[in-house]
Amino acid sequence: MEAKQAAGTEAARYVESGMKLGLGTGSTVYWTIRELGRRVREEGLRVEAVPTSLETEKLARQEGIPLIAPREVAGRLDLAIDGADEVDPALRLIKGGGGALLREKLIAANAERFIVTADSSKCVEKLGRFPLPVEVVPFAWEWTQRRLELLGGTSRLRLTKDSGEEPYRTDNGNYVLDCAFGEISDPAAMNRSLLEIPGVVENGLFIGLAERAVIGYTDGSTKTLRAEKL
Ligand SMILES: O=C(CO)[C@H](O)[C@H](O)COP(=O)(O)O
Repeated sequence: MEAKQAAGTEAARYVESGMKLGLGTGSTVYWTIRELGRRVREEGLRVEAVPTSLETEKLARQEGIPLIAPREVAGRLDLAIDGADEVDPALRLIKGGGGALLREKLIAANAERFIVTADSSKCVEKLGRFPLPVEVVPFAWEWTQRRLELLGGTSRLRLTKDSGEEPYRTDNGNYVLDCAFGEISDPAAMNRSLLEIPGVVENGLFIGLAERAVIGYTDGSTKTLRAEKL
């Protein structure tokens, strides 16, 4: 079994009937959604879910998982499950490789519990090898880029995979700048600095959100990690 499949499937075990869920985006949580679909169809699991992207919405519909709009959720979601591009020992994350960071962060921050699921290649001692995705408004994005780079890195406007020339647009109609800052020594400070820049909508640093990480290995085994205090 592939590591992503092992991790994503294992993470689905935290889902119980009656829960309102946040469903993440990507090729690991894909397996969580597939497993939840199976349980809905075969075991009568009753859940309602808010998807973090149009891609996940489509998959959840195919799997027969009932969807709800955020406004229909009184209070917080019970549980959100999502993938990550990097996970450090304190379970701080870099996310947004798939471009869904804004909805992903909104959903993780509005869930009682947030579980991250990833293959072991995503585990790092320090965040920053993976370029940090920053969602910016298209208007004057070059100005925003300049301000971002003053924080000490370089950045690239993400382009569509198809044409390779058109700027990629998120589900919210924004652009993404992938920022190489190198090792991020203080992720919380970096998060604050990024959010202070006009034009920045959100960034892919998820701090203090994940309560546990379900990590998958190539032999099909999984490990569940709790955040280490750093
Ligand atoms: O943040 C994300 C999408 O915006 C994904 O969760 C992240 O990119 C991990 O993806 P995958 O599970 O395909 O490796």
